[in-house]
Amino acid sequence: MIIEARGLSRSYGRTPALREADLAVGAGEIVAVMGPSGAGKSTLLHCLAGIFTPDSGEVWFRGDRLDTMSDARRTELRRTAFGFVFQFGQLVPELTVADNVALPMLLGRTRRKEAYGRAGEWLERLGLGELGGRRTSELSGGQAQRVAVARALVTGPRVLFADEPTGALDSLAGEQVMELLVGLAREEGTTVIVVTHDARVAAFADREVIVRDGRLTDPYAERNSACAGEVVR
Ligand SMILES: Nc1ncnc2c1ncn2[C@@H]1O[C@H](COP(=O)(O)OP(=O)(O)OP(=O)(O)O)[C@@H](O)[C@H]1O
Repeated sequence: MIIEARGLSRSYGRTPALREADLAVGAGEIVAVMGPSGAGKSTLLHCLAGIFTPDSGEVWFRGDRLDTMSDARRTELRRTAFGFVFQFGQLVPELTVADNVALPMLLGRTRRKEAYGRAGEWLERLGLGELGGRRTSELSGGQAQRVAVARALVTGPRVLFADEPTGALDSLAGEQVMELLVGLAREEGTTVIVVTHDARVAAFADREVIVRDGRLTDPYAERNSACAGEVVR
């Protein structure tokens, strides 16, 4: 397992968001996290990525305990081993497309020439080679999300966390972003954990887990018990 949560609980004041959630994800696996609004999906993702600290429980990444790590080490790990794609891309609007993709490498002290060279290669791979000099505010939603995918993968992360990456797109643009994200992740052997409401997005994953009321359930077990119920009736 590359990443594992054991008995994770987290509340916001008196509102419990996660209750004893367990999840284990293998290296290279693509997992969709589904469930109703407010069920705790984003909270789970943020705990797994070390952005939030759980109130109790453990998060393990490649044999290291993430939730008790020092802030400095956890920040370093997030920068080097994790990639993130959010619903609205969160590109820097004042910068060009190429600047945005080069940015995580420049922050990691890669030399300018190499950073821009690699950014250019990734933009070509994404079919966005022509757009490197554009400002991100001039992109369509689908193009912006593809740039966000490039920016998330350019540093070679081991785990890509995506929170509703197609939530702001129409279904065709959403499908294109997912195809690209999943295709590149498979080529690079990157593990993907994607929160989504959309069954079409989840269809790209190897496996689905469902969060309900802060607890994780396995949809196959749910389906089987529903079938068993039918037989008894
Ligand atoms: N900053 C916050 N302060 C207070 N309560 C919060 C906060 N963030 C989330 N919550 C509550 O925690 C619970 C879980 O929220 P979370 O955002 O993890 O759910 P979600 O499944 O991702 O929802 P959605 O699909 O609507 O994004 C909800 O009851 C929510 O209202």
